[in-house]
Amino acid sequence: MIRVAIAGPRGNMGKEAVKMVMMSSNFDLIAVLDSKETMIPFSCPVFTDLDQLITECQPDVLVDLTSPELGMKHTTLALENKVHAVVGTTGFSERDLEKLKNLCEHHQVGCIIAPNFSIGAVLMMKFAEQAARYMSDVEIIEMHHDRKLDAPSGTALKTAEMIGTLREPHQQGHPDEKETHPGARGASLDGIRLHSVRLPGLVAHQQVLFGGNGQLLTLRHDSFNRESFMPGVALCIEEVMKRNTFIYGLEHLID
Ligand SMILES: NC(=O)C1=CN([C@@H]2O[C@H](COP(=O)(O)OP(=O)(O)OC[C@H]3O[C@@H](n4cnc5c(N)ncnc54)[C@H](OP(=O)(O)O)[C@@H]3O)[C@@H](O)[C@H]2O)C=CC1
Ligand SMILES: O=C(O)C1=N[C@H](C(=O)O)C[C@H](O)C1
Repeated sequence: MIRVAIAGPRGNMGKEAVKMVMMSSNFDLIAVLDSKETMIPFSCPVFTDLDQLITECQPDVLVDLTSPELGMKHTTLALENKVHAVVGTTGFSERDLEKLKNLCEHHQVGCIIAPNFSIGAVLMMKFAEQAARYMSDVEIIEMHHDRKLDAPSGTALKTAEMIGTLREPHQQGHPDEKETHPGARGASLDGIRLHSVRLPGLVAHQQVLFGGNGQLLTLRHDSFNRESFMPGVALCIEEVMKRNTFIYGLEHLID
């Protein structure tokens, strides 16, 4: 049994993760970390202090599903205490990722950062990476619920990074184009345009558009609920236990 602690148990993702871990015969939910001492609809110790949780409960793995600043704080503390970390929280900077990688190496402990836990989204990213070899003009439209804190999404950034490994950086659109309304052309990552839509009713959706002469290739993935992420969370908990390295992206765990 892997001893699992979850940070953010009342959140959209945290709720599903608690359910998944409690239902699993491989995992033992030993504690949760919350922002305040609230009533939770399941029997499990609730902590508001991660130091105390680690000392008293000694988890094997901390799963973080909170917010960018907290996720960084929790994951740093977990790794410093040699607790493996699975991080679904998005919004980390390149500097944050580098720092976590160094902590893994220094403390010889595993950490998996998964910008998207759903298999379909990971396949979309891998297909996009392949398509970029042949079609190098690409724009990403990500669409999420309006409670999301970070933009662009972790998935969109990871997709752009993966495409970037096979696409020469270049400016897209007209060389003289001007935004009469700032932001109209979205963010730019080496010329790849990223557009973030936030609307009530949405969960997590992304389109990757490749344009060529007389043609358009659209790769699209939709998560209609948070259950779609849970097989990925379970895989990461199992895999992180076998490692003492830093992994950024679920694509490194599937063939
Ligand atoms: N990798 C993936 O596949 C996915 C990643 N995500 C990411 O996961 C993160 C969480 O998303 P989501 O569940 O929608 O967000 P929510 O806002 O629904 O949940 C975040 C939870 O964290 C809690 N929290 C706040 N402070 C603390 C604290 N100090 N300790 C512990 N918990 C705390 C919040 O509590 P309170 O309400 O009291 O503030 C809230 O319940 C985001 O970064 C999101 O981008 C989301 C979906 C999939
Ligand atoms: O906040 C969300 O909801 C999601 N966040 C992740 C991201 O930023 O890509 C994963 C998924 O898109 C849902």
